[in-house]
Amino acid sequence: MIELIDVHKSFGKKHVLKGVNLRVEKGESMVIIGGSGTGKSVLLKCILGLVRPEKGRILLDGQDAIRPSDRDAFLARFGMLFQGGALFDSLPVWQNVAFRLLRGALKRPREEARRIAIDKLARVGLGADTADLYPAELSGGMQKRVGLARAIAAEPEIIFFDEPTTGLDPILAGVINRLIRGIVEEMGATAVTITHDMTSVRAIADRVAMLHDGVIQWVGPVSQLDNSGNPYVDQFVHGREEGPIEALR
Ligand SMILES: Nc1ncnc2c1ncn2[C@@H]1O[C@H](COP(=O)(O)OP(=O)(O)OP(=O)(O)O)[C@@H](O)[C@H]1O
Repeated sequence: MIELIDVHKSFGKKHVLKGVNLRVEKGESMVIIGGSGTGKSVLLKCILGLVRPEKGRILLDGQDAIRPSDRDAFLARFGMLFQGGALFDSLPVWQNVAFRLLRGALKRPREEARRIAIDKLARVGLGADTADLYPAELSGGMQKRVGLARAIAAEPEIIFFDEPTTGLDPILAGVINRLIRGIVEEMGATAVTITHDMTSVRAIADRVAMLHDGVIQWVGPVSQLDNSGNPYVDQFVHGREEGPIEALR
């Protein structure tokens, strides 16, 4: 279980997170929505310890996540699909997938790491023949699949998906959404996804949290998204210009 209690983060004069409270239960898929620049990525970075909040507490299974006693062991519990894939151009596909299995706390023998990589590539619909290609030789959709295979390679307990469908056509976005949902269910992993894509929200989420003006304005099951009774959620879900969220014109 991930718990954020009154989390504050500023950059200079800009107060981005102004007291975030959020609980993500073990095994659930939480999707965080909110406009551009509202601090969704900052929130994920706070949980991972890449950004340190000035105030508040973040607990992972009751343990302090802001200052974990063993940072390597702490990070080994997470998998992450970065926005844009973020693959290493100089490494073949299998070494990208097995990146964390080739070094650090999760290191495995090279042959085993390669075998796991090929196995995970198959799970995301890529054949063993892609293992020795380089990222530049793959289409955007294939790169996204490789990123997904990398996120699950070490069978993490918690997976973060940062805008998983950005830049993909709607059909491919649907494929990636279904893969994410299927994999998360199969692994029993806790998932936290950031997205603007409402189709993605409906495909991936058990629950949805809306971040706006530095706080979580609403949390609820995805089935209540269209009848949330919350003006922020309502405006966002329907993409209206009028409402409490100021649109930049
Ligand atoms: N390291 C940093 N230094 C200074 N400002 C930062 C830093 N990281 C984030 N910010 C600022 O914090 C705000 C929130 O950024 P963040 O990337 O979390 O937004 P977001 O909700 O993920 O947006 P998007 O959906 O567009 O990716 C932005 O105004 C950004 O400029």
